Amino acid sequence: MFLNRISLMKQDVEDFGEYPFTVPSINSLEQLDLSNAVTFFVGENGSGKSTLLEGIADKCGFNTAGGGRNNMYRVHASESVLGDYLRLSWMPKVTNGFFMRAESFYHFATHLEDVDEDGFQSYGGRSLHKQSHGESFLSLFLNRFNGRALYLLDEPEAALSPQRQLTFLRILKDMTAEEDCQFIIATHSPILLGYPDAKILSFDGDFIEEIDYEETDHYRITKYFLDHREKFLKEILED
Ligand SMILES: Nc1ncnc2c1ncn2[C@@H]1O[C@H](COP(=O)(O)OP(=O)(O)OP(=O)(O)O)[C@@H](O)[C@H]1O
Repeated sequence: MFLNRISLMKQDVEDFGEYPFTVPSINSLEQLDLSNAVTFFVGENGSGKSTLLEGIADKCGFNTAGGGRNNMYRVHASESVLGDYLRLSWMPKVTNGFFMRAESFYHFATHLEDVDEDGFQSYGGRSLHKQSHGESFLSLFLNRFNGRALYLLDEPEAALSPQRQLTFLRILKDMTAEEDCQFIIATHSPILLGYPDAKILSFDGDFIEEIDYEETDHYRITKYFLDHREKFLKEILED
């Protein structure tokens, strides 16, 4: 555990009527305590998960297009307005880490290819562009990243099959237990959310609040769908 508290410096906000403060979860944010090596952000589309994740990445000095402090390429870097208003509390402070969103992973892989000097040894000996999206994503984690770091991941499941999501759970376990890493992950995946000992923060209500796995819509809807597929489809597809 490194990052243990995220606070919004409300006194510095000039206009709560402008993005990102128009997003209810951000508007009501005061402080979030992180007590687990793995934290999930969960909530409906548009509930503010990426906004907060990008804000944290920005405040950490990571590239908001994807990457760490030393990956300052300029492709699709998005401006995070929120970062300026966040205070991050560390114990101890780490500067090592990485922000990754599945949709800009391709650009990140291109950047790594441009700066590669060791014949892709850091990524299992093969250019990330010669691996599939999911393979290259796991390759990065397995080969390149190591301990005492904070990883911020936006919907990593987009790259991963259900089987590979299970592999990713194992990587999470190893990296937190053996490598002393911390993860904050925005996800819609009921598989990833099932990781034990994670704190799940819901962005759906008036405030960001902790929620149990079984209370998430992702778990409930997926379970109901799988248990009652025909009835469910009838309900939503027939008038
Ligand atoms: N640059 C921006 N300017 C204005 N509004 C924005 C901007 N970026 C995002 N928004 C709005 O802020 C809200 C929160 O967006 P955000 O991307 O944080 O949601 P999310 O919870 O990550 O959603 P998803 O699950 O779909 O990725 C949305 O209503 C979105 O349209």
